Amino acid sequence: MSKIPVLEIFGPTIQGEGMIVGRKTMFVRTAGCDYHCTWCDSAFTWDGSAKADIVQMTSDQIWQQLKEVGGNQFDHVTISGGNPALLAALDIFIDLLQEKGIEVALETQGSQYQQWFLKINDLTISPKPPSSKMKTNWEKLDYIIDQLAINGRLAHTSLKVVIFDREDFQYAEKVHQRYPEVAFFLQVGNDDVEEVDAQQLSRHLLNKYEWLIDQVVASTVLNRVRVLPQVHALIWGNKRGV
Ligand SMILES: C[S@@+](CC[C@H](N)C(=O)[O-])C[C@H]1O[C@@H](n2cnc3c(N)ncnc32)[C@H](O)[C@@H]1O
Ligand SMILES: Nc1nc2[nH]cc(C(=O)O)c2c(=O)[nH]1
Ligand code: SF4
Ligand SMILES: [Mg+2]
Repeated sequence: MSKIPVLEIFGPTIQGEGMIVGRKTMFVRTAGCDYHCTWCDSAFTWDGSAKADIVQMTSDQIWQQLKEVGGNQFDHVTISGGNPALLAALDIFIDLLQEKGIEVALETQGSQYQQWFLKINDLTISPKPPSSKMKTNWEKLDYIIDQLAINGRLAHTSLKVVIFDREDFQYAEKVHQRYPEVAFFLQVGNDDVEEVDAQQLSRHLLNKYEWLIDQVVASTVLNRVRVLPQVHALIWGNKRGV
């Protein structure tokens, strides 16, 4: 049976971002990413620094560990990474979770499609703005949104763009104009992923949140949108596993 490279299993905590912000959830973080965003807050999933911590696990083993860590205190699991959309093997893991009555969320950047996207309860696609130094493959993204639309999954889908500057903001406007039918979220970019003082970071990020709200308020393109900080970063700063 094909295995899944896992770096972290943690929770329960709250989903700190996007379409289901505040939802109590467990996290499974997979290793490996086809991108390398300049500001990635989870760079350890792809930069080699946590290579020794990667565990190749079967779906059953991941489920066992979720139960060990989370007990009966959860009914929702978020799969993030790295880019979990690189892993065809997640298909059976998602089935297993849903058979157990668990709802499943997925975080991915929209660079890769998987048929099993159609089963995800809360699918977040987060295309990367210019500040990341990554280049959006628009044809790929069109294809993904198209598949989700054709299969009636848009109610379970959102787009989330992280914003660091005005250029990113203009990119966000372009994304929303291209896919107006998809729920759209703007997220405050954390430009200080090394800060160890959570209160210091929180104050800094709240100032950036205010700036982002001001930009959205002034926009004529971004009207049916939501603007959010990373709630977990406001509370716990750059701490891992929360
Ligand atoms: C670590 S990524 C993993 C999933 C997938 N690779 C992706 O980027 O969507 C999870 C989310 O965190 C966001 N993110 C990463 N670094 C960030 C930062 N420094 N500030 C704000 N959001 C960040 C990403 O844009 C993405 O929406
Ligand atoms: N609490 C919490 N919420 C999150 N939402 C997305 C996360 C991620 O790293 O994908 C994340 C995370 O790492 N922690
Ligand atoms: S796509 Fe996601 S995990 Fe990959 S480098 Fe960018 S933010 Fe990090
Ligand atoms: Mg994170």
